[in-house]
Amino acid sequence: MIKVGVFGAHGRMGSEVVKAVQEAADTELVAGIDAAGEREKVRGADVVVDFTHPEVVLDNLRWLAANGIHAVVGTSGFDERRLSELRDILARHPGVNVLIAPNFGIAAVLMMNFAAKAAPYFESTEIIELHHPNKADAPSGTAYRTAELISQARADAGAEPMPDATTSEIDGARGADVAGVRVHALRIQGMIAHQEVVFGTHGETLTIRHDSMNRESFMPGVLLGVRSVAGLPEQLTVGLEPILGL
Ligand SMILES: NC(=O)C1=CN([C@@H]2O[C@H](COP(=O)(O)OP(=O)(O)OC[C@H]3O[C@@H](n4cnc5c(N)ncnc54)[C@H](OP(=O)(O)O)[C@@H]3O)[C@@H](O)[C@H]2O)C=CC1
Ligand SMILES: O=C(O)C1=N[C@H](C(=O)O)C[C@H](O)C1
Repeated sequence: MIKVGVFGAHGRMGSEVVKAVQEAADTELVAGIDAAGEREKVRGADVVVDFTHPEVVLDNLRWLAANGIHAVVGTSGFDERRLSELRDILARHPGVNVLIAPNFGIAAVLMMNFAAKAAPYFESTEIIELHHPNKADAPSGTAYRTAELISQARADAGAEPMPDATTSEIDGARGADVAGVRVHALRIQGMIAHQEVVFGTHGETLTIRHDSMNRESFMPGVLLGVRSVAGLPEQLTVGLEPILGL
């Protein structure tokens, strides 16, 4: 049995993780907590799953590393500065692994992978992400990661800058620039998590769309992470791709 703790246990995602861990045959819930002051309750866990808040997750990971507990992280907000800080933390605690997945949906991982594959074949690419209005961060971690993957794929292929004649703009009208890719964030009541990656070249466009219909859909990916994290070859892994063989 894998002993699992959950940080953010009463949140939208954490409550699904608690259920999934309790229902799976090979995992056992040690404790679920919702405040930093309660961390002692997960001592004894092999793995902690973190779905909390971008502002607290690094502090959580610092505590887990110091206590020799592997982490599976869904919390968003991991830009290069935070990843570098995390690498420094892990360097001081060999033997502790962290898996950060910007999106645990298997179809979402495929959407990002397909987008990176398509990117070199199109002059223009922009991302539209659509989420529920309770989301704290914008753009989403998924959109941020997709933009990075597209940017890398375009650079590897020696792509020219995207065409854009805009010289006059109301702030934000062209979205945020993430690694050279424009990202537009919508917050819509009734939605959960959705993304479109729109590609265009002369006479043709391609749109790749992913929709999360409920939060249960993230759980196969979370459990895969819980089962895999201790055996990962690197201390820090970003994305489910290597585990899925992508
Ligand atoms: N990677 C993925 O596939 C997915 C990632 N996410 C990401 O997960 C994160 C959480 O999303 P969501 O569940 O919607 O958010 P919620 O706000 O519903 O849940 C966050 C929970 O974390 C708790 N919390 C806050 N601080 C701490 C702390 N220091 N230690 C432990 N728990 C704490 C909160 O408690 P309280 O309310 O009392 O403050 C709350 O219960 C976001 O960053 C989101 O983007 C979401 C969906 C999928
Ligand atoms: O906050 C959410 O809901 C989600 N957050 C993640 C993100 O920022 O990409 C994953 C998914 O989009 C749902």
